[in-house]
Amino acid sequence: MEATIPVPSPPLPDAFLDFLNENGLDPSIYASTTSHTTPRYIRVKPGDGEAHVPEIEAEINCKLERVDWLPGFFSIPPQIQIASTNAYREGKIYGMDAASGAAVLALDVSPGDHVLDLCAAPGAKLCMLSDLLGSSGSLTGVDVARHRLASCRTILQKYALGDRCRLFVADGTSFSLLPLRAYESEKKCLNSTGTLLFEETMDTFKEWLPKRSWKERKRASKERKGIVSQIVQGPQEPELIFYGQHSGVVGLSKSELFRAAWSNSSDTGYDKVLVDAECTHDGSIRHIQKFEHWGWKTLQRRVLDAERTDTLAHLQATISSLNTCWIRFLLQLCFYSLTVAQNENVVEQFLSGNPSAELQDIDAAKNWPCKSGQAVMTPITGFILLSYVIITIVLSDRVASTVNCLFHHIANGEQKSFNGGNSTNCLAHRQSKK
Ligand SMILES: C[S@@+](CC[C@H](N)C(=O)[O-])C[C@H]1O[C@@H](n2cnc3c(N)ncnc32)[C@H](O)[C@@H]1O
Repeated sequence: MEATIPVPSPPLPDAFLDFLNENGLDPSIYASTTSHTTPRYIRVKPGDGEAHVPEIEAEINCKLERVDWLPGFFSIPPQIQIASTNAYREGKIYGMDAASGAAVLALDVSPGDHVLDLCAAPGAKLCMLSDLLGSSGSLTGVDVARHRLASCRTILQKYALGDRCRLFVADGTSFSLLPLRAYESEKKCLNSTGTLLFEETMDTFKEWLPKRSWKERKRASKERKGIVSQIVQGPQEPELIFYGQHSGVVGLSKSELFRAAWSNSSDTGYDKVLVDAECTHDGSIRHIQKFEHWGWKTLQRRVLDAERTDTLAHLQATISSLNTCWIRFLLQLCFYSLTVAQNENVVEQFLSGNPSAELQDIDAAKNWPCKSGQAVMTPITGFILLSYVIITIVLSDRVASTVNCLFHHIANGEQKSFNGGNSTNCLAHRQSKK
């Protein structure tokens, strides 16, 4: 690895120092050399992906360091770019932060689960979820931004991970379509070769055929950059922009697809829900350091502005408390913020809306290099059991990111939800106040 060159600390403005102080954050994390020394991470495609490690190492001319606590993840020096490598082009590796991987792992997805990713684009976590699901269960990705979800579709195609996946352009605060569990009984309608036996009518969804290859889509998406983003606003019918052959959509009529909405029965709901809503990005050292060039006034508007912080915290809270009756597990993430408003407060708001809840540790995190945050433990009060922990992942002796998690499950083991927050890119930490 190359020797690291110390960089001067950026002169943080007073308003930002006050903001850090209010949130119990250590300003020195932004002034360190971390952006020059903190490794990048890649995930190797499961299956025979690890067999390609020597060839990937030869191509990027450096050793991949295995992340012991996170299966399939490797660290590489920060200056290594993977986008031009054959391994990346051929879909053998993904660029993905270890902290993002940790959060997905915390969701504890098992084959057969029906998983909802409510802020899915551009789709790194969706891909990992799909890998974990394998060839059973289903995955529904939702995002309010059509152009970003289109990129997500491109990635699913590139890595051939869309078979059990549906993508909807929709507002996650009002999305109400259930997973197509009914599809499981459809297996009865398959003959031994897997061909559908029931007759398809003109009105049913046929196999989704891409009009363009993922490479053409990628090119088109690059050309689209700069074009006004296409964000849906308010409750309107979700727009299905992709579905896989085994996502349950093929053979359904439109009305059948959209009938599968709102139910009070947890039997018909999602097993796991990921909410990775937008946040202020104050948890990213690299991001904050960029404001030195962009101008600290921009930081005021994009990070410190109370109205914006409130709006984002409200969005996070709204999405994660969305009709929990059909959610079994909920994982709410706040990837790039370490603020109390976007982490503890969101969780506490969720808790106050679910009074029969308690907080507990996350099993998957026991072996992670992490620190506890400001978790608040409440006693078990009844039917629903909740767990919540804020942890800070420390990578390579530097504090790397935080994950805060809230589990919520009905004590009879049938219904669970899980809420977590995470700051990726190895960037910052909230000092433990324990
Ligand atoms: C942090 S990014 C998600 C990253 C993604 N989970 C991944 O792993 O690549 C946040 C996403 O939330 C989406 N978003 C913002 N408001 C939303 C809403 N009301 N409903 C659904 N998605 C929303 C944004 O368009 C953006 O793509």
